[in-house]
Amino acid sequence: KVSDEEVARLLAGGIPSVDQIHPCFSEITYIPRSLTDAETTTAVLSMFEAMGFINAYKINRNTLARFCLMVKKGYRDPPYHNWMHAFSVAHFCFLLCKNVDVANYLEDIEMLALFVSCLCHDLDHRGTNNSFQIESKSVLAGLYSSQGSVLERHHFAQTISVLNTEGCNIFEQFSRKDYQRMLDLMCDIILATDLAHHLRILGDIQKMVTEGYDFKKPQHHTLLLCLLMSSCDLSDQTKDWRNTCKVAELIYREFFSQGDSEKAMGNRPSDMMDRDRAYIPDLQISFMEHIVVPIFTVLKGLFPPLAVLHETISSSQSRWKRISQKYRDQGFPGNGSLEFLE
Ligand SMILES: COc1ccc(Cl)c(-c2nnc3c(C)nc4ccc(C(=O)NCC(C)C)cc4n23)c1
Ligand SMILES: [Mg+2]
Ligand SMILES: [Zn+2]
Repeated sequence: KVSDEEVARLLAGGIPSVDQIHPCFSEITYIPRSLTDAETTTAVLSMFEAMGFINAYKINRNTLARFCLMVKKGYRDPPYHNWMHAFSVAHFCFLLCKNVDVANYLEDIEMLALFVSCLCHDLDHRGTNNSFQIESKSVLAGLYSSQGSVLERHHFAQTISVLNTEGCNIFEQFSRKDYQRMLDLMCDIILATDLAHHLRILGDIQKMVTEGYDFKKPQHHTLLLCLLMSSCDLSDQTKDWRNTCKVAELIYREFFSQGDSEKAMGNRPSDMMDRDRAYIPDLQISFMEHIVVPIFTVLKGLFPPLAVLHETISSSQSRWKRISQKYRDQGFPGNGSLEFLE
């Protein structure tokens, strides 16, 4: 699936420094979606280099290039859950590594596991959610519904299958013990991207932050990795309003397409998936209140420098509230389109 020519072309120019990708690439406000698709693969290599992973873990450059190309090819092209989403999630992990002292909280191997998990966490996503897998009796539901987190188990399985592809195993030089540790970490982290899982452990995460993080407790490492993964997965919400709108448009295009499929199957979609019933501003207000704000509130508690992200999220939240009120008064364009978002 990845030719030697593609690998050679990717490595031809060498691995640029992240500042050559863009002077603001390492800043917390940088928007990774502003890169073109073609620039993203090189940018991934630059992030591996900038985080010191290539030297620290003796990662072969050819293997790394082939791995990155293989992961990129492993994504389909639904409106939201595509390669550009994975890339932007991995970029936020890079920002955390560069702007926050995570090295005092996590081992190096855990940071590497988090970054690689960000790249792979939605591999082969079909643009439909876990309940749709069950409803439609998909092959994935057949494989995993008894264990829950159907999509996330598939994303992890796809990650293993990339590593098992000839010339793609970036961890092949690891000791048996480190290799097993890496796979266990990636499994925990990728399964943690299921929002249902996040909601189950949020109380424990908040308790950990209130008590105070203890580096000596393995459970604290696991909870922190889950929190960081969730924050990376939702990092689009920490960027400017233009990006927030763009992402909302992609999400609801994907949701409404699932709702259309559910109607065609004779099933009634949930409101947020139904283009005839979804009221996007209120759905976003609710999502931010119940999911996004709690994550970045607890993150701010652990890492005060991230307080600026919490402010950005709060201003987006109040902007959705203003829009909700305005269009409730003036009558909202019912077709779920977002051209109203000034
Ligand atoms: C972290 O894992 C995921 C997985 C899938 C998605 Cl789409 C997202 C995600 N990323 N950005 C968004 C935005 C802007 N709005 C969303 C509105 C609703 C939901 C949703 O799944 N609601 C049901 C649930 C709470 C039981 C997810 C939304 N979302 C995150
Ligand atoms: Mg996912
Ligand atoms: Zn994701």
